[in-house]
Amino acid sequence: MIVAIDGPSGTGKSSTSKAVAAQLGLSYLDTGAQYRAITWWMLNNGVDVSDPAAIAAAAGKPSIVSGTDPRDPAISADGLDASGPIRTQEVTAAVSAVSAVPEVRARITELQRTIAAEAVGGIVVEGRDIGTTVLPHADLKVFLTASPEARAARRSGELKTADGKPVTDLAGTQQALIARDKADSSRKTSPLKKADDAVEVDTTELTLEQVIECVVTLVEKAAADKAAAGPMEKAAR
Ligand SMILES: Nc1ncnc2c1ncn2[C@@H]1O[C@H](COP(=O)(O)OP(=O)(O)O)[C@@H](O)[C@H]1O
Ligand SMILES: Nc1ccn([C@@H]2O[C@H](COP(=O)(O)OP(=O)(O)O)[C@@H](O)[C@H]2O)c(=O)n1
Repeated sequence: MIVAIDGPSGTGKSSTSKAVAAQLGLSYLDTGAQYRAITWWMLNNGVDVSDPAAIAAAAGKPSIVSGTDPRDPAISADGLDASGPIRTQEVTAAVSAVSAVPEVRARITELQRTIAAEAVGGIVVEGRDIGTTVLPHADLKVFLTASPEARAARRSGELKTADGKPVTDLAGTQQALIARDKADSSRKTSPLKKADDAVEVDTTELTLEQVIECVVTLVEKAAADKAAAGPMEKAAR
């Protein structure tokens, strides 16, 4: 069972995917964390992230390793734990430029396909282009959306300033989020886009628990459809 969950920032992809995977005993892959980890490595290794040629030249250098346990989704770059630093504003501000470079996408996409192929018990993979490009034959594709206001409110609830205080600049958070969505949706290679066969779920008025329940139901239905199709496919051969 391969489940692709895509959508813009703050729609609930990570929280929903982790919970659904944990509940159904599936593996989990956060592809945004991989793009964030390669961005973090570039910032730490003197790569000019405003120069696509410099990004392309460095794309193959770091070793990016992702854990697939939904209860402990580890991520490292060249053996260094990246799970904390990839969430900083510095990485968030640079990640769209790095992820738009085709050499970076080719490298990370290959990693993602390998991880999905190795997840024998099934996997939930979340990102921006999973249903359209990375795993176009996924058994279920979900595209999460929510209003910009709801997404900014959710995100700002998580953000902390350097001295540990909560970020109260809701308008600024919303502006940064819209700018990142625009960059992710307008890039040439594999932009953020709903796959034609994805189920769209607007989470604006839903609690996280309701979204999880909705996606679990969709996965169970896709699994039942797949099991029912299996014997028929065999009989037709
Ligand atoms: N339906 C929801 N209602 C309220 N808060 C939510 C909902 N879905 C997610 N959140 C919260 O919003 C924040 C962003 O969610 P996250 O799963 O990281 O989104 P994404 O991966 O799409 O960026 C988290 O703090 C999460 O707990
Ligand atoms: N499949 C993916 C996943 C993320 N990304 C990039 O990585 C960034 C960070 O993704 P994320 O999922 O961690 O972002 P949030 O939704 O958590 O804010 C996105 O803004 C995209 O630029 C991508 O290009 N393709």
